[in-house]
Amino acid sequence: MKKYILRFKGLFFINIISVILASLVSVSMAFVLQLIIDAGTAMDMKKLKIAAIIGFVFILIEMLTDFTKRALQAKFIKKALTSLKNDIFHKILNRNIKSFNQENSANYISVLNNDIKILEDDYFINILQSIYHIAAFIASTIALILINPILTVAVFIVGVLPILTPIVFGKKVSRKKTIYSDNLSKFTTKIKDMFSGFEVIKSFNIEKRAINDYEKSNMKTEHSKYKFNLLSSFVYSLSVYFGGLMFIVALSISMYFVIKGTMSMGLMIASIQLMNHIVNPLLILSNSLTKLKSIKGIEKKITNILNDKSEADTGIDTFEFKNDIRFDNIEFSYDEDRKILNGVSLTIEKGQKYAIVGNSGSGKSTLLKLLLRYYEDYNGHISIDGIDNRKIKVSSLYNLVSTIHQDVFMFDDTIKNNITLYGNYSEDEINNAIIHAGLESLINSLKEGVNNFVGENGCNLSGGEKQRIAIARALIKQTPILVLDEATSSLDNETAYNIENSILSIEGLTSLVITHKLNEEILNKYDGIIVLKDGKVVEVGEFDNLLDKKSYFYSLYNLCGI
Ligand SMILES: Nc1ncnc2c1ncn2[C@@H]1O[C@H](COP(=O)(O)OP(=O)(O)OP(=O)(O)O)[C@@H](O)[C@H]1O
Repeated sequence: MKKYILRFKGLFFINIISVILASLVSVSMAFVLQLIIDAGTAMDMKKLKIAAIIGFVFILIEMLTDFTKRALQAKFIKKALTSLKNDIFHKILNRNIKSFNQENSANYISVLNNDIKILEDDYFINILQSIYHIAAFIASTIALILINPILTVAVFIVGVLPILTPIVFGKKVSRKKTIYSDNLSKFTTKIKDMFSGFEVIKSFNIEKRAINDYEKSNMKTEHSKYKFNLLSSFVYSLSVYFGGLMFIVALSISMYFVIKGTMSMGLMIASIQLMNHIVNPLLILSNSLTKLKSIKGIEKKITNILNDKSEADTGIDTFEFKNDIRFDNIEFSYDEDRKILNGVSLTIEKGQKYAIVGNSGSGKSTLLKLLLRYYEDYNGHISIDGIDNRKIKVSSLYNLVSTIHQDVFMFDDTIKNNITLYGNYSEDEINNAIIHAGLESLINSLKEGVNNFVGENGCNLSGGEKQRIAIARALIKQTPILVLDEATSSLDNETAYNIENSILSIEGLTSLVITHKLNEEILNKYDGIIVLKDGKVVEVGEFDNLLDKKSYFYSLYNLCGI
């Protein structure tokens, strides 16, 4: 986290100056009190007037320095947190799909909301406040030494105790805070899941179960917070006790000097005030130290995200697809127990259209995911024009390959922005994509046309309409390779037929289309049909040839054919 202080070191330095200034002004008030009380006890009206004016000016200065301190602190916090949150978000977004999916997305949300708030309070603000109290402590100590060294020594002998408290309890408090942060993260995950699955909860009448789950998680989170607060409170109370002890000792000693006649009443009040500036900082600093120790777990969590180096997008940059894609003896497992792809070898020629068919779970989507580098830990090679796809920059790869999934994500924006994804495309390009994706009649029927809002994750659209927007989104990129993973599954046969037909007619486009709809007319138009069975390519060929073979495809077609 120090990095974010150093990144704005100029502003941080000004903050330190203003904090120290505010602190010194606050400490100096002790002497203003001394002036007023001494003028009062001496029954000196003239001195009292002067002291009162000085007091008035001091209060004004105190207000101004305090405001400056707060304003500068707010500015520093704004800059440091914006920068930190941006860095975290960039790192998360730079993750590859596999590593992103290893973490529940709600955990990222929790880091960006909950943990950042804890860091703001317990790290950034805490550090500035600590500097304020350290300055007050030092200035008051020097002043108290000058007033009465014996009193100062006594204050310090008892003063060691509140400092020792956080050292003794620091680790325990940190552990409790990490548990709380983890539970908060799980709680956020739970809420996100429930709201995302709202329709499922409703339609399956599982509200009771959902409420039960929520309440359990809520209880666990609040309980861990309670335990953390309980321990923190105990540590704080212990510090307060030691602070009080210090105060009584110092008050008794200074009163002793007043009785002895070596200290004026005003000086005694000033000493008490200075003691406040020694006792309070010690209490607060001990608490601050506890807080600083307690954020170690959260700091580690955030540092892990920030230090994630595996995601740097390096490799071959500009790339033009000229010849073919080759899958060479691909073996892959998601986990060690089960091989999903088992020796897949294929050649995809540029400009040709391929349908990928096979039983459910045979590895069709997985094969395409490997081409798209969702996963890189496979055996064998996938090469594009002879270059291993793992050596190509991911961003360059996605400039080469567009993909359309069965589950489409829609941004809560207009149809147009969901198609262009905020890229700059001409009206013609947008219209072309709309026509090829079969969206024309939908858009014509909407009052706002392409500027119609789709709602949260496309809730204003049907599944098929969302799929067509996703198809337009992929087509507009005009990449040389197009990959469709059951992209027309939500469409009626006629629309699906028209869209597939339209894609098949795009000249020069290399397409790989996973399909369950075994329609003779469409399948006949593919240059090749790749048949997968249990992680192996069992047949490759044109529709008629495969039927003639009367082998696996033949039985699949007779089972699922339309
Ligand atoms: N992220 C994952 N982690 C673990 N196993 C997975 C994961 N994704 C898929 N699988 C498993 O891998 C196997 C192949 O899945 P894949 O999605 O590639 O099949 P598919 O042929 O596309 O199936 P379908 O036609 O039903 O979509 C399945 O048994 C599936 O359960």
